[in-house]
Formats: sequence, structure tokens, C-alpha cells
Amino acid sequence: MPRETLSRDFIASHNTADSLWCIIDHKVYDLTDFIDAHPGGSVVLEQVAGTDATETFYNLHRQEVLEKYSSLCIGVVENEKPEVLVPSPGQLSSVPYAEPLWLRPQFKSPYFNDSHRRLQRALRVFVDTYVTPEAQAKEKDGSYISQELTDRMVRENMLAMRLGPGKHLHGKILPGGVKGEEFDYLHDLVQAQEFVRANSRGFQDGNFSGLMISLTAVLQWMKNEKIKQRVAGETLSGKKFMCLAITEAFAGSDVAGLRTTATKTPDGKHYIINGTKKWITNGMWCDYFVTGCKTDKGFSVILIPRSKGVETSLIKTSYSTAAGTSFVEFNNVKVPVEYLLGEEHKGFMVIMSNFNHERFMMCCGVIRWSRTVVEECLKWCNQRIVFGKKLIEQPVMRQKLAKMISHVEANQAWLEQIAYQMCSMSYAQQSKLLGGPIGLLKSFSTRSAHEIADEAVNIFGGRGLTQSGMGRVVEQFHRTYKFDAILGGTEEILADLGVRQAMKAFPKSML
Ligand code: HEM
Repeated sequence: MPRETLSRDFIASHNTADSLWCIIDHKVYDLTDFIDAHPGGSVVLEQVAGTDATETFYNLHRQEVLEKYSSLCIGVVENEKPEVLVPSPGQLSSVPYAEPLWLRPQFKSPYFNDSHRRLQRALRVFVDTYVTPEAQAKEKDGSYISQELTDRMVRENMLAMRLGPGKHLHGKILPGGVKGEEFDYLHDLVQAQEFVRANSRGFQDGNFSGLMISLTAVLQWMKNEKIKQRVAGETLSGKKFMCLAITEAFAGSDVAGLRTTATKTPDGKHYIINGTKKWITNGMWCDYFVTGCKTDKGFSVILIPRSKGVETSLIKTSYSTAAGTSFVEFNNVKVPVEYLLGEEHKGFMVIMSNFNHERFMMCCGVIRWSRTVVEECLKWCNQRIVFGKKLIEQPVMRQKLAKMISHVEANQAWLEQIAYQMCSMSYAQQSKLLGGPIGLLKSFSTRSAHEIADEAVNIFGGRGLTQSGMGRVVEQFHRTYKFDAILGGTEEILADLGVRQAMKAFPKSML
């Protein structure tokens, strides 16, 4: 905290390398001992010694730099007050379009009630306080989510919450005092979008995305109640970890082309699993693999515990290894037949029933990420000075921003509408009526992400290609938005699904 009140004249006299002060946002910084450590070099600091460097500083640095180096601040300018807003944990952003409409105080929403708002407020504080600092660090060093954060989320019933609405939440109290029974798909949208604000795409998937898309299948399809309860207990308490293992080097979206085999032993008591899986998120540390296998008359889904013959190795992708993306090999792995999910040879139903929620979550995520990028661009255009004026004063920049804002607002509106419909439908109705619209929204929102990432890098220039500093969020988005375009079904497959599903209900109608 600033200690002294200093006059501008007195500050101006500290204008040499031996005593180098400057003013940033009405606060005084003593940079004398920092000159040699400054990543931007000593020359630039000497050029601003004794002056007000506010404009120059914000042209090149994020606000967080000042927070990190707050110990350099020695006082405030006499009779002046800092103006820059520094958000505290849990706060909403006051930058236009930085929050969805329903969170802006001036607007109303037909969808969100007090319970959704309580959940949002509690999660914002939780994510800002506990998730973001760890996420940022792990995204950088590529290490996996800590047991400490896992345990913290378990205590708040957050792992269970992230599976979406259902019986598994009954009797549980969720953040904001929300009862598990009242948790619906609008709550689900809220939680997905709040977690994404940690701005760490690899860690985001490392944070139990494997469990989110696989335990649901176990809860819905595992016939053996004893195994189901045990596995659910172990995984929801953060003691064991689970992932979904469908994709192979041989087949991605073409589930019918899978080559991993499950052959029954002659006594009919076990399956012997052989094959490989590729791009398995969280696979590196998982104890259970919900695995798509070829059985003699079709396709089946089997829960495979990590045991003899299961090997995982790390795949380096364009986002952080914090996601634990893995290549999995099953080499004569013996699994009791009780670990089958659903009916033998009818595994498509098991997989398909999971897809809608997974895709819905991905829409929530990529739309929220896109909004953050819009916020970054708005802030940058408002503070960056080139050719003697702010970027925002250039009409070409405003055109770009208008396009980006429109994509985000349109997608969020469609997303909320779909979430609202999901709230009043059974899972079967959702699959029948919303599988297509969710596919179209996912496909369109990643096309929007493509446009937004492209424009954002053009706005940030070289900084949009730099992993630290002003453009680091934009750089990461541009490098990683494709994960949402590929995972859970590619844009083309999902766009096609959307139209094919519409044609199924086509009336005998002519032009
Ligand atoms: C409290 C004062 C300051 C601190 C703590 C500070 C810290 C930093 C840090 C951490 C970076 C690395 C880039 C980043 O991660 O954002 C940086 C870069 C830089 N800084 Fe500073 N800085 C300060 C003041 C200034 C001032 C007053 C100027 C200009 C006169 C300046 C000019 C630069 C330049 C040119 C770079 C390289 C920027 C780039 O590559 O885009 N710094 N500074």
C-alpha cells in the first residue's frame, strides 16, 4: 500500500538512474533498484524518470504487473486519487459486453432466478480465489491439478455439480446454498461459464473434464449397483479419477471404425481388451477408463480399471499438458463382465446419450472464452495509443469489435434458450429434439471463435502472438480454440447432424 503523499515537483527531482521514480495512475513508484531487473530494459525507465508514465505504462503492460510489483510503490501524488479500477475476487467486470446480459445490472432475464445468481456469485469468488491462480501456474508448467484444489472442490460438492443435473446431486448443498434438487441446466450453464474464466484452456480440461463426460455414463448405464456406488463414491470424493476413452488413431468421429476389441473369455466371466486410444483427456492420471470397444456383434462400452496391461503416455498438443492428454494402450487387459455399461453390442446408445451434455458444456465454455477475448480487445483498444490516438478511435477497429460482440451475444442468447428448453425435457426428449440444435450451436460457436480469434490477433498485433504480457489471453485463445471445434464432434459432423435431425421430423410439405 502507498505510504507517503508526495508532490509532483518532489517526484520530478528523482530523475536519474541513482534515484528513479515515476508516476503511474497517481501512485509513485521507486524503480531505482528495479532498473536492472526490468524485462523491458533500463533505457526506457531512464527516459521516463521523474515523470507521469501512466499512458506509456498502460500502452505496454497489464494492470496485473503493478499488482505483482506492488512493493515498488512508495506513495500517492498529493491531492490525487488512483482512477484505474482493480477488480477484487468475485466482482463483475464493468467493461461493456464483458459479462452476459443477465449479469449486467441494467438488464433483466426471463431465465435466471435468485438461485442461479447465488450460484454465480459463489463460484465467481471461488474461481477467482482458488482456481485461477493454480490454473495459470499449471497452464505454464504443464503439471496436473493439485489434490488440494481437488479436495476443496469435493468439499463444496463441485465435482458432482459438474456432471450436470441429476439424482447424484440430491441431498447435496452446492455453492451459494443451492440445493442439489433445484440444480437445473441453467445452473449448469452458470457453473461451466464461471470455471472457464480461469483463462487456462489446458488446465480447464485438466480440471475433471474427463470425469464430467464419463461418470455420467457409469451412473446411467452401469447395471451392477454395488460397483456403480463404489466407483461413484471414489471418483466424486476425488480419491480416484476417470476419463472417457473412445477416440483412436484409426477413428475419431467415426465411432463405427474403432479397432479396440473386447473378447469374452470361454467361461463368459471376463472381457479381454486389446487396442489403443488416442487424445484421451485426463488419461495420464486416470484410474478408470470408460472405453468404446468392438465386441463380436457390435460396439460396447466397458469401464476398464487401470490394471495390468494398461499403459498411458503423454501426448503434447497445442494446449498445456495440464490436461493430461494421453495415448492409452490396452494389452490383454482382463475386466469382469459386470463392468459392461448398458447392453452388450448396444454401446452406441451409451455414447450418444452422453454427447449432448458434453457438447452443451463445450458451447458454454467456448462462448464464455470468446466473451473474455472481446473484453480483452475492448480494453486494449481503449488504452493502446498508436498514430497519436487510441485504437478505438479508428473506425476499422470498431468494425472488428462490432462483429466480435455480435457473434458472442448471438451465441449466448441461443445457448440460454437451449438451456431453458433442456430444463423442461427428459434426457430422451433432449436427445430427440435438442441433439441437432446443440450440434448446430457448437459448430457455429466455434466458427465464431475462429472469427473472433482471427480479429483479436489482428487487433493485438505481435502481442497476440506472444505468450506473456498484454496479448497473452488472445494468444492462448488463438492457439487453443480449435479444441472446442474438434473435441466432442467436429464442426462438419455436428452441422450435418443438425440438418439431418431436422430432416427426420420433416413434414410432407412442398413449395
Ligand atoms: C512499476 C513499473 C514497472 C514495472 C513493474 C514493469 C514491469 C514490466 C514487466 C513485468 C514486463 C514484461 C512484460 C509483461 O509481462 O507485461 C515489462 C515490459 C516492458 N516494460 Fe515495464 N515495467 C514498469 C514500468 C515501465 C515503464 C514506465 C516503461 C516505459 C517507459 C516500461 C517499458 C517496458 C517495455 C518497453 C517493456 C517490453 C514490452 C513489450 O515487450 O511489449 N516499463 N515491464
